[in-house]
Amino acid sequence: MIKALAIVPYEGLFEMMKEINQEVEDIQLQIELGNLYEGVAIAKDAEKNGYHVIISRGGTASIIQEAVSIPVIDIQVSGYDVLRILTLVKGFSGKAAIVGFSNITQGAATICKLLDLDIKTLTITKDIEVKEKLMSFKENGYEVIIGDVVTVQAAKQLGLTGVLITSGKEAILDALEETRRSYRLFSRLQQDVSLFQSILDCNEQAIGVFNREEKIVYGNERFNKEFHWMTLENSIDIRRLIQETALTREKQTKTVHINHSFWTITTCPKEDAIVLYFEKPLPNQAIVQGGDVNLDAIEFHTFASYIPLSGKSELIQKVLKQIDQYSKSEESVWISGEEGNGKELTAHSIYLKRKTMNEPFITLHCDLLSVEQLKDLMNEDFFQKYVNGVIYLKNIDKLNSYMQKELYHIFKNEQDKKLQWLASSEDNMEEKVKNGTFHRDLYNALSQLKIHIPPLRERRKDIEDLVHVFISELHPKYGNRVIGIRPDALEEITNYNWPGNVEQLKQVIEQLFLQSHSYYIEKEEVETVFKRLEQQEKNGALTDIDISGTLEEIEKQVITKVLEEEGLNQSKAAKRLGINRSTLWRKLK
Ligand SMILES: Nc1ncnc2c1ncn2[C@@H]1O[C@H](COP(=O)(O)OP(=O)(O)OP(=O)(O)O)[C@@H](O)[C@H]1O
Repeated sequence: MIKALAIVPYEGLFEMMKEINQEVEDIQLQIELGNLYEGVAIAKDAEKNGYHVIISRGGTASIIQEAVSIPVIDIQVSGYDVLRILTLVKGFSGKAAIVGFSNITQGAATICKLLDLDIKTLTITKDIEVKEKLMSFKENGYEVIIGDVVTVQAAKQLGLTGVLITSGKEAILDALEETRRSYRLFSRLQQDVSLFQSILDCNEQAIGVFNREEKIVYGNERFNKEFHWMTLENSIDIRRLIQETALTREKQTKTVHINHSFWTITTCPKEDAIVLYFEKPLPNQAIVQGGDVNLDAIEFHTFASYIPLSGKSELIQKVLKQIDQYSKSEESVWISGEEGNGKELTAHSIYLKRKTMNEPFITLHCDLLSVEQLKDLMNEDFFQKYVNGVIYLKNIDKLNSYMQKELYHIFKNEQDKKLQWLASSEDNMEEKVKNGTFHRDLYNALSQLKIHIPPLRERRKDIEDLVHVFISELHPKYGNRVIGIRPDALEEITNYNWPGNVEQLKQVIEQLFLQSHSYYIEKEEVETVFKRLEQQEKNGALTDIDISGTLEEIEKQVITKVLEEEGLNQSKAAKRLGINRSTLWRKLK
């Protein structure tokens, strides 16, 4: 049975509807008297109380339509209604005018012409125009004003005769017919919506939709359960992800630590919104990060982004031996060395030898980790949860003394458990411990075993292997046009100082790969890149940017400069610019 509420603006209509209601069987019709905003309040209540349809008239129907999401049927002014009123007004002696919205005046003007009636018609577009228009009619000697409720009320206030265009039985029957049609359509749509709603609610993923104004416009059951507290103000990572998706119009996937657990989030750009799918990674599962730079302090790793350590120098062979040897034990290993020389790769190699891929390798970026994040991890028993895994404390020397102390407590409490610890730092740890800037017990605890990786300039024999490994790694990414390097070009590369170590070598090879014009990287190409690097070292800062070009060109210049400043290290440049590495690369193309 259709449950409908009629909100009618005048008594006569109320009575007529009551009368018609007695003949209607398929609609459970409730009738209320209410004009304009009183009508809106009644309609809102009705929606809450499960009414399917609202029936109203004129201006009241229009504003109700804005306020509710169930169908609102307008009792249209019919030709019969206008004819009825004009016939009546013919008997009046004073000058008459019809004032109203076009739904009334258009038909009325035609009828006046057909019947040769001397009645003026005036169309208004807003309620507030009524009073002013009526005043000018009054000044021009008009005495009778025909219109809807608002017009008639205003006319009466000005001392004019107001004649209301009332609705006849035909208009009401039409409205009831329209009610049946809308109900059928609406309930079919509602069935579809509730089917989709229940499918979304059954989904294990939490699904949230954000609009252009970054407000949540939809959340499925899981989303509302887990993230009812979420706004983009309190979730910086999510905001960044949404903004990046909106900017690139491309899907993004990222693992983020929210509210005490990890979630893998996939974003999907839609016309006016961004859909977010939140998934809990399975316990102990390695998570694919897509190889992009991760701006978060806590990161799960994937084997896919790692390659074996290459190099034939005795120094790197010693490192490889240590990795083999240390992998047989479960003790913590402290890996030291300059930036970009393979500390993380070494840590990962140990993990791969000690563990299976089902146990997590978790990196805590100590230079990014905040005191709050560390506290959060402790509160949620993070370290107990991942006892089967390996925790890699990257750049541990960057922790402040408070956090060093906290970490030592965690380490002590975890000692009997299975959790394994690896740490990396620059070379000067003994000195830091001696002068008191690093926690001695923490250092001793984590450096049961030690690996030192010498800088690349001390093991130049490795460079040839590394260059070829990097070229081959670039084939799947950019195609296989470049197949090697000329001996004189390799010599140039081998003699370079490499302050940014292997990471810098890798970035330079990528640049050369992309810039190369032949199958082999030529000496001149290497020289050009080195000249640029030297220039930057001398300048030490950004040179002027030419702002005469388009925004895209300026953006490209800025990215190139930052990239140069970071020794062509794309990860660092992307991190500084707050974008991910693939976006950076796309923007440079
Ligand atoms: N011996 C090696 N063989 C192959 N690739 C290497 C080797 N050493 C380093 N790399 C590569 O160089 C890059 C930098 O290495 P890694 O991130 O392990 O250095 P890191 O010392 O941890 O750097 P940072 O301290 O700056 O974070 C990585 O892409 C890594 O794969």
